[in-house]
Amino acid sequence: MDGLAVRGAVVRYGGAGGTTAVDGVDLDVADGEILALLGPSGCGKSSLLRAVAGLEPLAAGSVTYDGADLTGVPVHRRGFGLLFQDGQLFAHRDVARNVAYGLETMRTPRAERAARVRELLDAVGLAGYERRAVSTLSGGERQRVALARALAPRPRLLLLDEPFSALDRALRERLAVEVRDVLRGTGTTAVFVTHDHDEAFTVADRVGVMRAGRLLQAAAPEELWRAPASRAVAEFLGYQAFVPRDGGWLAVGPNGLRVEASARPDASARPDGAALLDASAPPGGAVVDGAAGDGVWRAVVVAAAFRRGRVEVTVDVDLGGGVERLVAHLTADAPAPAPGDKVAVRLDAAGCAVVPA
Ligand SMILES: Nc1ncnc2c1ncn2[C@@H]1O[C@H](COP(=O)(O)OP(=O)(O)OP(=O)(O)O)[C@@H](O)[C@H]1O
Repeated sequence: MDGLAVRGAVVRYGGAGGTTAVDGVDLDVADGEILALLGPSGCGKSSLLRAVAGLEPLAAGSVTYDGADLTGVPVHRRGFGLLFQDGQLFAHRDVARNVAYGLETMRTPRAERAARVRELLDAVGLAGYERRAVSTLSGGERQRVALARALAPRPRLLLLDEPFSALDRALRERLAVEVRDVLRGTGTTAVFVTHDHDEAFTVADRVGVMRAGRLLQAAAPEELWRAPASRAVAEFLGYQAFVPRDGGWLAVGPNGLRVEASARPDASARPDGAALLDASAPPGGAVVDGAAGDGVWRAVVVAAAFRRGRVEVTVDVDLGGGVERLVAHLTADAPAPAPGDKVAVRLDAAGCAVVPA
């Protein structure tokens, strides 16, 4: 098989009785594919990446590339590029000579080297920076130079470990888009470690969700959202509630709950807003109609705010597992309901997913 194949990978620290950081992971990354490893702090993302790089030995399992076993192959002979949080540029080299470093060690002819450096500085948006001292660069510029340096020798796989985590949010978002474009434009196969959901979904063709040393699911972003393989994956993605259904769960996503804007027979409708339920109805709980999972529930408004072009309504509601505080949306151009209002909420199928038990 072309590309990276990890089978049954185990990484342990501290020998027997120590920490198992990676606990039997299988992972494939096809040629030209960008895979993000996403998971909470300490779940083993970096350890897995380091094992692929050859920086950490495997206690069990194997790493192969294009079918060739890499056990015992040292880091610098794997043909992989590495980019870490701190790109660690060479302070005594200018920008061009930093980018050229790998090409020098490969004894690439001077003219070819200069052309490749120009091409990469152009790709990372730093054309004309050749002679700048790295001490004069901003944090974002440094990481872009580090990316150009990692890409210069045309690695068959680029491994990135939280490459932007030291940068501020706005810059991180911009760089994530740039890096995606550079990786796609150069056809680079890459594994990208991050704990930032937005970053993972921006950069990657597929996202692998890790927890406690295990890879729970690896899938394209839209598939991950549409069909989380387990409740753990759905919770990690941000599904906010789980309604028991068919032995599994109906997971209610951030956009999965809607405040009814239309008048209902048992509601005293505001002319232009949320349908208010009879004020004497018990707070929370009690399905108004329909089967569990399809019905309309009574909910009590806790707060409402206008956000991103619509009204976000925080409600207390019992979808079947006790009263929970969830976020619902009021899609109509309507004034927000007030705290304490009793409203009807309905599941929005487009924002929900069926999750196996
Ligand atoms: N060199 C080490 N020696 C001992 N334990 C380690 C070492 N490196 C990592 N660990 C432990 O292994 C587990 C996984 O760590 P790892 O750094 O792979 O997780 P991570 O998902 O990358 O976390 P983060 O996002 O915080 O970097 C953690 O419990 C960590 O404490």
